[in-house]
Amino acid sequence: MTQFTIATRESRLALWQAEHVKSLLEQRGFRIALLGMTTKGDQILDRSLSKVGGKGLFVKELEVALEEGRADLAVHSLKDVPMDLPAGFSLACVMEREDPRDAFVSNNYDKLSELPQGAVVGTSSLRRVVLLRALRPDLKIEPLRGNLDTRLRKLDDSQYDAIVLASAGLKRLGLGSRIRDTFDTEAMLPAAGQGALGIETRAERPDVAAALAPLAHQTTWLCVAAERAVSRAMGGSCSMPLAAHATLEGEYLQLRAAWGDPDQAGRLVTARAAEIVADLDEAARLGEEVAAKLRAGGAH
Ligand SMILES: NCc1[nH]cc(CCC(=O)O)c1CC(=O)O
Repeated sequence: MTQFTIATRESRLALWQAEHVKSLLEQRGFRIALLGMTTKGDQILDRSLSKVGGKGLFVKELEVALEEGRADLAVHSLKDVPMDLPAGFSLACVMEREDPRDAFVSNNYDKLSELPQGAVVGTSSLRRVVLLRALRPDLKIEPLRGNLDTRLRKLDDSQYDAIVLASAGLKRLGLGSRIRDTFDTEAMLPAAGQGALGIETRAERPDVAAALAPLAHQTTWLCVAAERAVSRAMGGSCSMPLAAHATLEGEYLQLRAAWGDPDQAGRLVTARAAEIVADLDEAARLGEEVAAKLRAGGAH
C-alpha cells in the first residue's frame, strides 16, 4: 500500500484540514501519516502580521519538510499560500471551496449595523480593516491575532464588541453557531483564495499529484487562479489591503476586486470583469485585467 506523509501546522484548523485530506486519501486506499510542525506565522502572536511582513510565514517550514523528503504533501488554507511558490514546488490540487464569506461574531450584537458609534471591532487583516472602515468609519478597529480559539476567547474576555473572521474556519471547527451574521460578498469582498484548501507538493512528484487529482475541484481552481492573479499582479502578499473574489455565473467567470488605501480611510478602489475562460491561464489573464483596472483607479 502506498504511504504518504502530510506536513501540517498544528493549529486546530490546520489539523482539521490535514485530517480531512487524510481521510479522503485513505478512502482511496492510501496509507497516510501526519507530520505536525510549528511555523513562524504561528510564533508571531503579539504583532500584526502585516507589520511583520514577509511572505509565506505559514508555509516555509512545511516546504522544508517536503524538500527533505520528511513529507510528501502539505495542506494549506489557500489564502495563506504565497502567489508564487519557490522553484521546485507546485500547487498540485485545489479543493472545493467552503463558504468564502467573512463572519460577524459578537456576544451582544446581531450585525455590524447594530454596533453603537465607536464600538471596538477586532480583526487581523488589513483587507478587513479597510473594508470595515469604508462601511463604518466611526468604529474603533483593533488588531486581533492568534488562532481561532484564541480570537474567540479574546472576544469573550470582552476586549472587543465584535470580531470579524473567516466563516470557513469557524464552520470547519464546528464553531458555526458563533456566527451572528455573514457579510455578503458585496459588502465585505473576500480575500483571494479564502475558504479554499490547496495542496502543495514538490514539482517532481507526479505520483503524489496523481493521487491528489480526484480531490481537485475545477470550478474552485479557476476562481482562485483568477483571484490569485490579481494579488500577484498587485505585488503578491496576503498582507495587502486587497480583496479578490471570483464566482462562476453560468458560463462566465465573474471576478471582483477591491483595494483600500490604508493611509486614507474610506478610500476604496474597486474593479470587476467577466469572461468565459477555458483554463487556468485564461483565468489568470482575467485577474491581470482586473489588477490593471485597480491600478488605473489609483491602487498601488
Ligand atoms: N489568515 C488566517 C486564516 N487562514 C485561513 C483562515 C480561515 C479559513 C479559510 O479562509 O480557508 C484564516 C482565519 C481567518 O482569516 O479568519
